[in-house]
Amino acid sequence: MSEQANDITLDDPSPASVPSRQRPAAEPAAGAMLPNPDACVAERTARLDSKQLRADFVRQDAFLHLEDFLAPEVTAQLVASARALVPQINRNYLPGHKQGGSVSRHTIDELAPFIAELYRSKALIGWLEQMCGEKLLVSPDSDPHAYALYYYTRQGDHIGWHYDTSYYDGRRYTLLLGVIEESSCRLDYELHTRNAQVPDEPGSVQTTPGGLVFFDGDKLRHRITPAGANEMRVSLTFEYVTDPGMRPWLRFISNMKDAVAYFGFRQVFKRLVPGQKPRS
Ligand SMILES: O=C(O)CCC(=O)C(=O)O
Ligand SMILES: [Fe+2]
Repeated sequence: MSEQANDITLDDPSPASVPSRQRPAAEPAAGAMLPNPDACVAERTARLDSKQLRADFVRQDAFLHLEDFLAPEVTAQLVASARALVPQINRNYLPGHKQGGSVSRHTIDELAPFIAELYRSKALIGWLEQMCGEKLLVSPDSDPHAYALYYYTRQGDHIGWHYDTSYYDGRRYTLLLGVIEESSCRLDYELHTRNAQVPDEPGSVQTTPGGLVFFDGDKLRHRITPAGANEMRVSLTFEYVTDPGMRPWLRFISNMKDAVAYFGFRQVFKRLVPGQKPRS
């Protein structure tokens, strides 16, 4: 399914200069320099007061928001990729709960490997481990949600109140990185909802380009408020787990949710059939 991109400027993914292998559509022409995501993250995190941020994360019951995290050159590459991937958007509409678009990790792997590289950055994972205080693993290859782009491009695009429930045997942490923010959308959240000893604490943030939100998916109740007319918001989600095991029936539920609410059946299920390589 493709997005009508009337009001969105698209980068020209012209493959003219590629002789043998198709150049990823969402990355610069051969010869142009891509930033090194791992080095950029290492440089940024070295400047942060990580001890204080770890204390904030704990006080907020496994939640942290930073308005400014990524190096500007990394954010710029994410913005270019997000715009170039607009034709790949899968749109979903779940009455009363969700309306918007998504691009899965499988499409990102083919067309924007820079994002996959950022997801696996040792500097990034190491810093997130410092924040949450436990060992983090990347999500399995079959998980279309391991890294994904969310698009809010039409009036009313939103996602209602929910948790990022872990279907894994361990915990599931969500990292949201702001990419494009030309909207009135807000990430509203409530802290401590699963802790009867502490009163709920509401909050609301705008996910500005290069900013981050990091949380334990089962602890943070959150939503994205509806986009207005002619607005655009794109965020990048990274999912890390503490134990990648998953019981088969939970895998089925997780796949159904991803197919219906996010990426479509082609992206989610064709990947699971050996020998089948879906179109992105
Ligand atoms: O768009 C976002 O930044 C987050 C969306 C979200 O919470 C979700 O898809 O689970
Ligand atoms: Fe969520």
